[in-house]
Amino acid sequence: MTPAASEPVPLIRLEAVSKTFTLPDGGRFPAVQSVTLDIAAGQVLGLIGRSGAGKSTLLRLINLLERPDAGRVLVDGRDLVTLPKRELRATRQHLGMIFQQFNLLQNATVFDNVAFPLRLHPGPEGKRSKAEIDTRVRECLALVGLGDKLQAYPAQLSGGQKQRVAIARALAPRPQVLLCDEPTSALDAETTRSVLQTLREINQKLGVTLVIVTHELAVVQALCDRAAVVEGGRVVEQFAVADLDTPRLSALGQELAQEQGKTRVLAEHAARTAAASPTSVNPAL
Ligand SMILES: Nc1ncnc2c1ncn2[C@@H]1O[C@H](COP(=O)(O)OP(=O)(O)OP(=O)(O)O)[C@@H](O)[C@H]1O
Repeated sequence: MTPAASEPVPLIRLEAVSKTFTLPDGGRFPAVQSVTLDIAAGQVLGLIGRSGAGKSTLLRLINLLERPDAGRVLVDGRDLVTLPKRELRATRQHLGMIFQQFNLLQNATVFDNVAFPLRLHPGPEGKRSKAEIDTRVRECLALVGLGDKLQAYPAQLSGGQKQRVAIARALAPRPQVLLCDEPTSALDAETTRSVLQTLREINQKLGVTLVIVTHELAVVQALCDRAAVVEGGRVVEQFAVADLDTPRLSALGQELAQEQGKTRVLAEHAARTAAASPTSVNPAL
């Protein structure tokens, strides 16, 4: 279908992308099968599905960490699959990524971890100066609340702090998109909440588009505008997370709706309780 003239061009468009892995025994496994997916600028999209559904592979197709066997990967209208290597490297700068296990350089300080992509790749105006890198690293670490950890090593940090360093590193080259592969799966509930809060701020204040692979429905509830349900390498359903009126088709979509319903009831109950006993409100607030 051709988009209507008024429809904005999505920042990312996957067009009939497929990826099949060759297994050690010579067998072939179709991990992603002809997926078409649009992601608008500024959106927070959750890719949800059971283990092995193909979520991570789909995410890695967006920045061509996995090359598709078929289909097109359009970012800002340009097909990454056909870009020459140099231009692909430059375009990848717009697509930051964070991982479940943080993937920090263990022998480098927090400062050097965040400086790494800035030293490796030139900016839009060519090679970056030392002062420019210094300023940007400090800016990014302040943004994630780690302005006082410049000289620490990853081993000296908590899991949540490590993920914040990874977020700062991903943001350093000023990406338009942050691809997040199970960003909170290795973190406890409290730390998860604060990392999600940071990701929300990055989306709202900096306008960075987020694509998040997660199996945690609470993460989708807390952060995502839209969700795409992945099953057997296909996107079987997409919906606006806030829309609880349109019936969900997939089992996971329905499970999420149930969770959202419970959360809504609890929030309404809390609001009623607070209204009924106004004295319980902290007068300092
Ligand atoms: N490099 C690879 N070689 C062979 N098979 C692979 C490779 N990468 C992924 N797979 C297989 O493709 C399928 C989809 O993997 P993927 O990691 O995308 O799923 P997922 O939905 O992210 O699952 P999980 O939440 O468990 O990570 C899995 O069965 C996985 O074993």
